[in-house]
Amino acid sequence: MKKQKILIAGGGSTYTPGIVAMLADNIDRFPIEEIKLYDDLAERQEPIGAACEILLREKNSDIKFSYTTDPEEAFTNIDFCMAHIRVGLYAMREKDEKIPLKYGVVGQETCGPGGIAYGMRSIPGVLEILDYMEKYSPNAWMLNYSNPAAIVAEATRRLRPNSKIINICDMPIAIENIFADILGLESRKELTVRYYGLNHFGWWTSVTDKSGHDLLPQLQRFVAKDGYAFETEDFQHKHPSWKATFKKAKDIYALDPTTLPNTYLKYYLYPDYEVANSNPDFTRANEVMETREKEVFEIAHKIIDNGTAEGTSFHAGAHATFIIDLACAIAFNTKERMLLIVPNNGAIDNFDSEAMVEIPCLVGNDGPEPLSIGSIPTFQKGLMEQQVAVEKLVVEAYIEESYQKLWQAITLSKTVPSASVAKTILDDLIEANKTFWPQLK
Ligand SMILES: NC(=O)c1ccc[n+]([C@@H]2O[C@H](COP(=O)([O-])OP(=O)(O)OC[C@H]3O[C@@H](n4cnc5c(N)ncnc54)[C@H](O)[C@@H]3O)[C@@H](O)[C@H]2O)c1
Ligand SMILES: O=P(O)(O)OC[C@H]1O[C@H](O[C@H]2[C@H](O)[C@@H](O)[C@@H](O)O[C@@H]2CO)[C@H](O)[C@@H](O)[C@@H]1O
Ligand SMILES: [Mn+2]
Repeated sequence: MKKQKILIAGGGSTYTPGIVAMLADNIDRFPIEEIKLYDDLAERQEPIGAACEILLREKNSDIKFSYTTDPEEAFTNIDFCMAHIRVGLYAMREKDEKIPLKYGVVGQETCGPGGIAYGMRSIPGVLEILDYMEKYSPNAWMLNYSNPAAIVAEATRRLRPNSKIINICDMPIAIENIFADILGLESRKELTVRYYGLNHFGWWTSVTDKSGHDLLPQLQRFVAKDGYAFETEDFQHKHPSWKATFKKAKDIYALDPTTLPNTYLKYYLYPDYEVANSNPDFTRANEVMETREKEVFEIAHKIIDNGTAEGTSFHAGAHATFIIDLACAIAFNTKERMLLIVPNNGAIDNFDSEAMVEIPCLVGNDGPEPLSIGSIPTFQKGLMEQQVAVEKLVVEAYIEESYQKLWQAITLSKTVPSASVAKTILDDLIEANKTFWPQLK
């Protein structure tokens, strides 16, 4: 098996050490020659890079490792770029969440006006790293987690239609891990699922075991009572906000008891509840800064101070496994069935061919081969048409530098009650994002 050369873009991300650790632990199935980190902010990346260097030396000294802020050094001679950048860092996420909440509207990282604001920042950031990759390693693949994945995916479909980029999300994976827990199975990999939707906006229509036994009814009985609130206490989902999210799946499910929902639908279906249960002075960005960000950087500094990673451990869960599975499928043509964000292109036959949808695909050397979904019901189709229009309008607004289209996008979001509220929020977001967004005309 050919040894792979990996670049992690957004080297200073809280998720980087988990992916590095997981890569080192998976060399039997995914052999590695080199791991590099790239970030545009040296001081953010420095402690993560220095800690990963020590960790990797102790785990597997054969893997070459470096970190840099120089694009040419980073992007030259790589097979995969695993990307997870956050343009504007948590400081801007906090504004994305708090500005809409000031006006009684959902304040969320990827949904509603906050997600739209983040999309306008992410588009140029992701295009920049994609262009670096194509310039310095034209045969490489970008596996992109950078959010908001729906808007980023639409932007790359429009602006870089021939690029080797696959946009991905780990939310369905995290929920399928809960399915496995509910069913008493060892792993979500014992399940075969059918799922369709947009990113952070989808439904499972089938969950079976490998012999084809229908497991959906058992899961539905659980979800009707408890949502996805299984007693998981993992790194991420121990926080109160995630626990509340998993419980709320019960109410999302009630709207369509024939399927199982993605948790993110709560922001569109119960926005009033979400706002009433949010603290406008302390949002998820604050919770993350006080927990995951603090913990990851404390571990990094401890490793550096001790000169060893012994006695420490970075969290490396489903997020890291999923991106490595995807790289494996492409590098070694495994044809693994995975949920990916891809052009619809007829897969959902009664839905816009040019929409980016999240559906099962078989993945091999040439990338994803989407599976056919057939027709979807009126409820889901109506919701998805509205949401995909929002995502397309954001990308058009970015391309045309259009105030009008961004106002339309925010107005059309199901999380926003009126055009006047949309305009007030937009004007605040423009002020907050003036160093990131194009100047809107
Ligand atoms: N798709 C998914 O399901 C999924 C899951 C988890 C995380 N994410 C996304 O992964 C990203 C990272 O999340 P995090 O919480 O670790 O954020 P973080 O702020 O800890 O890390 C992001 C890093 O990106 C760097 N960065 C920003 N702009 C850059 C650019 N133009 N070029 C290079 N580097 C740049 C920052 O300096 C920072 O070090 C976010 O976009 C988050 O939403 C997505
Ligand atoms: O609020 P955050 O920053 O903790 O998480 C927001 C992300 O939530 C989903 O992702 C993952 C998470 O990143 C991962 O660590 C895993 O363990 O669980 C989560 C799923 O619950 C979502 O898919 C991402 O798009 C968000 O950025
Ligand atoms: Mn996601």
